[in-house]
Order: sequence, then C-alpha cells, then structure tokens
Amino acid sequence: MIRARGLSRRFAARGRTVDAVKGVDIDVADGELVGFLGPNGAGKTTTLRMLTTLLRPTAGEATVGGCDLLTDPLGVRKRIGYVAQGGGTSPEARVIEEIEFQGRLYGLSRAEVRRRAGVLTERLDLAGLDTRLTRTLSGGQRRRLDIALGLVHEPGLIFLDEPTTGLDPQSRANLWEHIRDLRDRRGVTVFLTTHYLDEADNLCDRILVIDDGRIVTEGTPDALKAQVSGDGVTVGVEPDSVDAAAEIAGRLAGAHEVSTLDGQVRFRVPRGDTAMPELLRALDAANIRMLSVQVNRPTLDDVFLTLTGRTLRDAEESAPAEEKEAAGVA
Ligand SMILES: Nc1ncnc2c1ncn2[C@@H]1O[C@H](COP(=O)(O)OP(=O)(O)OP(=O)(O)O)[C@@H](O)[C@H]1O
Repeated sequence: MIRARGLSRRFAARGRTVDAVKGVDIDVADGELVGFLGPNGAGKTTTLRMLTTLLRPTAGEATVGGCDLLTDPLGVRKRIGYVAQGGGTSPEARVIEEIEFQGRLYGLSRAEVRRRAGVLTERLDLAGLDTRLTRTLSGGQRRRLDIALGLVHEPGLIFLDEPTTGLDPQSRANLWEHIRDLRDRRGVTVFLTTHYLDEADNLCDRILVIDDGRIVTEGTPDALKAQVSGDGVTVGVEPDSVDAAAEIAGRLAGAHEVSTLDGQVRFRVPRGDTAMPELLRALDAANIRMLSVQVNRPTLDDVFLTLTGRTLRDAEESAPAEEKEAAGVA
C-alpha cells in the first residue's frame, strides 16, 4: 500500500536549513495498522505530509495506493484519506453539512453522499448528532467526525496525524476501538503518527520509530520490546546497604546495567521473576533487608532508550524551542 525509498525533506527557514526527514524507507502492506512513533520534532508530520502529496520531497520516491507520489499525485489523493492534527471542521457548520460538503468536494452525487453519511455516522457513533453544530461536539466526537470526513470517498488507506492528542483516556480508548474497527471490519489500511507509547503498543500491528529524521527501528510491538534485553528490576534497601546490594545484584546470572539511586538498586536480568528468589537469598545472607521490589517488563520507552540513549520524554524536552516553534509553522 505504501512503498517509500529515501524520502527526504529539507526546509530552508530564516537563513538556515533543517533536514526534517533524512531518507526514510517505509513499507506498509494492505490491511496493516502501522504506527509512526517518535518525539516532537522527529519528522512524523513532515513524512506524512509528503506521503499525502501536501509537501514535495526534496529527495526520494514513493508509491502510495499504487500511484507514484511525484508523477501521479492526483491518483494518490483519490485513494487516501488524511486526517490532520487538530482536524479541519468549521465550528459553525452542522455535522451532516460537513460530511455532505466533503462528499460533494469529491464529486459524489447528493444521493450517494447521503448514503455514505448515513453509513459513516453509524459506524463512527455519530448517529443522532447530525444537526449539531461542530463546535458543540466533545473532543472525542470531533475526532470521530474528522475521521468520517477522511473516509467519505471510501479510501483504502487513511493517514491519521496524532488522532488522540488532547483526548481524555476514555475517549482515547473509544477512538482506538473505532480505528481497529476500520481495519478489522472494513479492511482499511491505517498509518498513524503518535507520541503515545501505550497507543502504539495497544493499537498497532507494526511500529516504525523515527528520531531526528531517521527511522531507528521497526517491528511488531513485541519484537521491539524483545530488543531490550530483559526485565527491569528496582530494589529498595536501607541507604547504607545500597552499594553492597548493587554488588550482589551484579552477581546474578545475566544481570547487567546495574545502577544505584536514592536507596534503590536498578538492573536488568533475562527473567525478573526467576531471579527474585536468588536475589532474596543472597541479600538475606548478607544481612540486607529488602524494603521494596518492582519488576517491569520492557516497554517501548525502553526500546527508544536502548536505541537512542534518551527516553522519549527527554527527547521531547530537549527539542530546541525554535524547532518546536518551526514545527508549529509547518
Ligand atoms: N515549514 C517548516 N520550516 C522549517 N522547519 C520545519 C518546517 N516544518 C517542520 N520543520 C522542522 O522539521 C522538523 C520535523 O518537524 P515535524 O513537524 O515533522 O515533527 P513531528 O515529529 O511531526 O513533531 P510533532 O510530534 O511535534 O508534530 C522539526 O525540526 C521542525 O522544526
């Protein structure tokens, strides 16, 4: 459904250049639900705007929905839906007017638009809201309307740019159900950007991780997490026993990345659950009291940390202010 090779985009702004996307390769098969994950400013929106023909790549090539991005952008547009960050509904329009207007823009007859509006409002839980002004909708309802607008011409592929940003946890979970449903019941291929790790983990068949304009890894959520070697263990002990406890933890079979902080010893072992009895015995023998223990399965944030040396949150906080500003201008 998507095949991109060496896709790149350079911006020239205020006398300096920014290489926002540095030669990415992307393959998405029909019916896949793929997440494009990365911190703020990593290049997600720029990549999406190139794949949806809104921004011309400075280098590289791609086919989207079987059409060449550069020589057949109209063909691409007919086959895709695009839901931008924040959507694009006008506040004073009614729900049904927005859907019908969008359908007419695609050249559909009035009767056909009506038919599709009925299907979409039903499918996206908007039935009964037809005559409501869009500004009176809740955040979740508005995002579902944005998605309905992106689907009005029945594309086989939909791009969603940060679909759940700003929604409360319940509305996010509800939108996930709708996105899954698009793929499972309608066979729509979905390519979405997110910087929520739990979203990518819960929702996507496959994840591409982008950092600083480059794809740093890709795979199923489970395969990515398996790249992090082992479970994370955090053990709390009395402050004066921390160093001795760290030494003991370091002697466990397969233990690595041992560190200490504020009365806690952290390390990784291949299996946290089976390492615990051995650790308890060794601490007991050394007269060290274990005050707390926590075993964590690897998360996608651990994957990002392993690959880039930074957590996703660090990466977002360290993005230069002018970059964040420029990203907003895009
Ligand atoms: N029109 C533009 N002019 C100059 N620089 C730009 C422009 N658009 C984006 N950039 C820069 O390109 C880089 C990637 O931005 P992009 O918006 O693609 O990131 P993102 O991963 O989508 O971030 P976010 O999660 O904040 O939306 C950033 O450094 C940004 O400042």
